[in-house]
Formats: sequence, C-alpha cells, structure tokens
Amino acid sequence: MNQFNTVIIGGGPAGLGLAYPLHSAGQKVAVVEENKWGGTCPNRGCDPKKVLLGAVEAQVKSDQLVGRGLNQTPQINWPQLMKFKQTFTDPVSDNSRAGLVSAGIEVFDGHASFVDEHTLSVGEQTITADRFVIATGQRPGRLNVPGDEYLLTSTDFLSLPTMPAKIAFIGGGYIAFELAAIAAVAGAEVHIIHHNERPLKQFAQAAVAELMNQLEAKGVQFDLNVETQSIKREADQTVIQAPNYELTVDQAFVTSGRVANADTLNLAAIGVEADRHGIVVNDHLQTAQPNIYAMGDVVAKRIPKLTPVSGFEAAYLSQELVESGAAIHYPEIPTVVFGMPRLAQVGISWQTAQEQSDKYRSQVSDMTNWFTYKHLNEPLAKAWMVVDKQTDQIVGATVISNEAETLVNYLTQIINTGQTMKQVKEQVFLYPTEASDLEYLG
Ligand SMILES: Cc1cc2nc3c(=O)[nH]c(=O)nc-3n(C[C@H](O)[C@H](O)[C@H](O)COP(=O)(O)OP(=O)(O)OC[C@H]3O[C@@H](n4cnc5c(N)ncnc54)[C@H](O)[C@@H]3O)c2cc1C
Ligand SMILES: NC(=O)c1ccc[n+]([C@@H]2O[C@H](COP(=O)([O-])OP(=O)(O)OC[C@H]3O[C@@H](n4cnc5c(N)ncnc54)[C@H](O)[C@@H]3O)[C@@H](O)[C@H]2O)c1
Repeated sequence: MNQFNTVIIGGGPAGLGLAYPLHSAGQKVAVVEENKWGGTCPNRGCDPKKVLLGAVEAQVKSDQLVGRGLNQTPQINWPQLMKFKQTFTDPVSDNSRAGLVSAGIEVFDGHASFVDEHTLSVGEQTITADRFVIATGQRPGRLNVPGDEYLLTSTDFLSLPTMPAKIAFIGGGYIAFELAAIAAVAGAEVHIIHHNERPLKQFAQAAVAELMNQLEAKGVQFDLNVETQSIKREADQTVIQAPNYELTVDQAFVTSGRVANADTLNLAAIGVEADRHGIVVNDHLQTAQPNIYAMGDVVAKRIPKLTPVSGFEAAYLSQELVESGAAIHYPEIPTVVFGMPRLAQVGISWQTAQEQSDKYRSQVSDMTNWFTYKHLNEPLAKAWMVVDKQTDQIVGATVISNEAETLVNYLTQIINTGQTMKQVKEQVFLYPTEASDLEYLG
C-alpha cells in the first residue's frame, strides 16, 4: 500500500510546489508533514508578517502626510490586526492538506525519519519509495545560554495577543529588523541586541546604516557588540545579561538565525551529509545518496533561503525527477528586508563594486527629493547602482525606500535579461512611478 515513486518530506512551499507536477506527470506521490500544512511562509513567516506590516505601513504613510492633507495618524489596534491576520493563517493548513488529497496525492501526518534509503518511518507507519525529496525547511535557532527557554521566537511574535510595552530581539538579521519595525510602530519600546557591529551583514553597509537611522527615528534602539550570556525571568519580565550589559523587557525574542531541519531525519542511517547550513547537495539537488534529493530552506546554499527560491527548486526538480537533464542554474535572486522603510538588493554587491572599481562603475542616487518619493513626504529614498564598465549592463543594485522592492523587482528583470543603461533609457514607463525613475539611475 505505502509504496510510492516519490515521497516528499515537508509540506511547505517547496514540498507542495513539487508534489502537484510530479503527480500530474503520472507518478505515485506522497507528502509527509509533521506540523502545519503549507509550511513556514503562509503559517508563521512571510504572509502573516506582511498582513501585520500592511497596517503598520498604512500608519507610517499616513503619518508622513499629517499636516499635508491628513489631520491625524491612525493608531494600530493590535488585537483587531491579529484577528485580521488569522483570517489568512487559520485556513492555510486544512486547505493545503485538502488540496493534496483532492488531487489524489497521498498525505501522511507525522514526523518522518529514515530507516534506510528506501524506507521512511512516520509515527507507527512505514513508507517505501523509489525516491525521497527532503523539503523540511528550517526552524528558529536557539542561543543555547542559561535561561534560553525564556526566549520567544518569530512564530510567537506573529501570534502575540497583545503587544508588550517593551521587547527585545536578540540577533540583528532579516527577522529582527522586520518585526522590530512592526512592534515599534505598534507602540512598543524595541531593542535589537546584536553581537557585533554589523547587523544585516548581507547588505551594503551604507544602506544598513541608513535603515538603522530610520528605525532609530521610529524608536528602535540598537544595542551592538552585546554577547548575551544568560537570560532570567523575574516578576513577569525577561532579563537579558551580558558583560557590562543588562536589559529588562516584557518579552525577548531569539532572532539569531534559523537552523535546518536536517538533524531530526536520521540521515546517518542513509549516508546523507549535512553541515551547519543544511543538507549538502550537488548541482542537481541530489544528496550523496543517489535516490535522495533535497530542496528549499533545508539545503546548504549561499543564495538567500526564500519562498520563491524554494518554488524555483521545486520547479527544477519537477523536470529533473521525470527526465534527468541539466544542472540547476539560478537567476539573480533579489532579496528584501520588509522594514520601514524597505531595504532591497540584487546582483553584484556594492562592496564588490568598490573593491573592483576597474570593472564596475558605481553610482549613489539620493532620490529623497525626487517627485516619486517627495509627494508622499518619504523621509528617505536612495539607490546604489552597479554597472559593468565594459558592457554598460546594470549588474547590481541596492535600494532603500518605502517602495524599494518594486524598483528592485524591475532591476532584477533588467539584470537577468542583460539590459544596458542605454536599453533601459529607450523604454517608456508609466509616469509618475518608480519605473519612470529608472532612466536616471546608473
Ligand atoms: C518570520 C519569517 C518571515 C519570512 N519572510 C519571508 C519573506 O517575506 N519572503 C520570503 O521569500 N521568505 C520569507 N521567509 C522564508 C520562507 O518562509 C521560507 O524560505 C520558505 O517557507 C521555505 O519553504 P520550504 O518549503 O523550503 O520550508 P518550510 O516552509 O519551512 O516547510 C518545511 C515543512 O517541513 C516540515 N517538516 C520539517 N521536518 C519534518 C519531518 N521530519 N517530518 C515531516 N515534516 C517535517 C515542517 O513542519 C514544514 O511545514 C520568512 C521566514 C520567516 C521565519
Ligand atoms: N524578507 C525576507 O525575505 C525574509 C524575512 C525574514 C526571514 N527570512 C529568511 O529567514 C532567514 C533567517 O532570518 P534571521 O533573521 O533569523 O537570521 P539571519 O541569519 O538573517 O540573522 C541572524 C543575525 O543574528 C546574529 N547573531 C547570531 N548569533 C547571535 C547572538 N548570540 N547574539 C546576537 N546576534 C547574533 C547573526 O550575526 C545574524 O546577523 C533569513 O536568512 C531569510 O532566509 C527572509
């Protein structure tokens, strides 16, 4: 009964993205999920965060126009916003599972663990398959210091019934910056505690400094070079302790990175290798065990671990597992911190452009006073562009503004299609929009 062509472990964006096309190609497919069907992004990641951010963004944008056509700043009603968020998150798991079942894809609820390279145990059940695809994603990492158990996670933040008066995030990455922006605008006193001087180290340093200034103006405090050593819970408050540092807050959240769900699969039994970044695969997403593949966040890779990357890998494997073909080739992957404002980047980094100035031309444009941004009274809009000197092609960009992701989406397409600045200038875009500014960049 429980014999399949392909069994996918993990019912997130990667797993679901592969299950349907393999089933359509005539394979007998099963998906195993131990938690909420749909995975991190729609249940406890991108989507709930974006719903909360929607109200926050509306508040900030209104605030910018108070005295310029608006009379007052609307206030965030957190319990009401949380209820609105639940209208998105509550149906996800049942709907995702039901979608698979109605398509004729077998589903198993429970924790999957390998018995051997063709056998999986899921609770009391045993499943055998020709091939397995591991798509188990990541979970919040821990600090592993005394009192670590008192720290909440991003999952807890996204379901907070009320916004605490004072909170801290330990670890200054994507999640801390995004959730801090939400919490600060919702009225909390917010600290981001980071262990060195470079939060958001994947992004251009100058741009991160600008984002930090903007968040500081919204009340976020950055406590840098703080190496947390212990946590205490006293009188309903959390005390964070480090050398020469102590902070008492109502709630503290660990945001110091995410850990691949590779260590719970009994990989040792099947000779599949994993390092601290996740499961090691070749350029066909195949592990050291030829019939076992991995995709999505659980994979050890240098590119950002994002929902569209999981989708891209699922689409690749849906071809690869039906008819063996070419190695996976990723396009330029854009990435964004949905803070207030947003910080987005794509392609060759600003840092690389500075180091290789013989090869790249770099240009900073302060767009704050450009009409696109000024008519909304935005506090800051800036673009750092990188152009290949020899070809005149745009090869990299970092943008900060309330709409940075829009410009970076256009620039991603421009970079991936190898357009030159001249070709960009030859196109006609709608005015006044972010796109109509493209001709002035680079
Ligand atoms: C707070 C937050 C905000 C984010 N915001 C964004 C964003 O704005 N944009 C973006 O692109 N990305 C964002 N991400 C990242 C995005 O959520 C992930 O890249 C995406 O969900 C990865 O998909 P996946 O299918 O690889 O893994 P997941 O979505 O994590 O799915 C893996 C599934 O496998 C299950 N599983 C794990 N182990 C087992 C096991 N042994 N047996 C059975 N099932 C198992 C898990 O329960 C999970 O459901 C965010 C993440 C977080 C945490
Ligand atoms: N907008 C988006 O696309 C988005 C949003 C949220 C999350 N994500 C995904 O989730 C992943 C995880 O996000 P994240 O923010 O948890 O991790 P991250 O890796 O982006 O940031 C964690 C930060 O914590 C720091 N840190 C580590 N240990 C620490 C300690 N003991 N004390 C203080 N600081 C410490 C690290 O130096 C790092 O800068 C991202 O890399 C991304 O793939 C994406």
